[in-house]
Amino acid sequence: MTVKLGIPSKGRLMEQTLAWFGDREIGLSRAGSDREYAGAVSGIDGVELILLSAGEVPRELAAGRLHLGVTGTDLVREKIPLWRTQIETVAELGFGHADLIIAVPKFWTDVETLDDLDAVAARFRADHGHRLRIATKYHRLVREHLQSAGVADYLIVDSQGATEGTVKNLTAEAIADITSTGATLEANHLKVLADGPILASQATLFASHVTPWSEAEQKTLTRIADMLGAKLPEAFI
Ligand SMILES: Nc1ncnc2c1ncn2[C@@H]1O[C@H](COP(=O)(O)OP(=O)(O)OP(=O)(O)O)[C@@H](O)[C@H]1O
Ligand SMILES: O=P(O)(O)OC[C@H]1O[C@H](OP(=O)(O)OP(=O)(O)O)[C@H](O)[C@@H]1O
Repeated sequence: MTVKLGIPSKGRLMEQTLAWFGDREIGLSRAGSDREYAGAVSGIDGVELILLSAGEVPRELAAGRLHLGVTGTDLVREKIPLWRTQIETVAELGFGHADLIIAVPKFWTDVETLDDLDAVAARFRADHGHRLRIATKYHRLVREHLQSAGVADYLIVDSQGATEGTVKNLTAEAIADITSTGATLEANHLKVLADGPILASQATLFASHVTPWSEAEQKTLTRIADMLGAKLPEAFI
């Protein structure tokens, strides 16, 4: 049986993943055209490459349909509740760095921290007849973070893209999203709360231990870890 390795099928994350494995003598490439999501592997036997959405990698690992997968830590933490029971970190890849943050309009001069947001949220409901809305696709991580900070008077509004635009479009008062350069926040006149990020994410190689690996697959994994200079997670030793 082959080891199924899933990597993002487009964008910077895919390009950097291909380059990262290439630098470690594992050649990953698309098998055909840009639109074909099958991959080719050289430099190691027994590995099958699958190109898929970064957002789907966590689910496929948790279902045991992928043995290995590259995606952002943010997506694994958001999509797999008890991720450590199903998935192990093999290597952090050192790119795709981004922080999950909460941001509010710059003109909210009385809001710099979560405590300030909490105070405004309580007043907001009385003043506007509805709860303060936070647009995000990171529902679980944001809820957990706000709960631990004691912020309760808010509503999550789902936003799967262009999240920073929701404030201007009046569908939310605040947002929670990934930022790296800060340019998108700046362009949308938003400022990050000062308490620090909810999560610091980067591209990571994960291994699934949901279904047992065959002996041949284990051997391939050991070889991969050697080539990548990665330490095998406990569950695989
Ligand atoms: N501006 C950014 N800088 C660095 N990393 C980012 C940035 N935006 C998103 N990422 C990271 O890239 C990964 C993929 O993000 P996202 O799900 O938005 O990708 P996508 O290309 O929209 O994927 P999909 O194929 O699911 O639509 C996430 O782990 C995220 O943290
Ligand atoms: O801090 P910055 O460097 O400006 O990057 C942040 C932006 O990058 C991501 O969006 P992406 O370009 O993936 O598009 P999306 O809005 O569809 O998620 C993220 O959702 C932010 O909008």
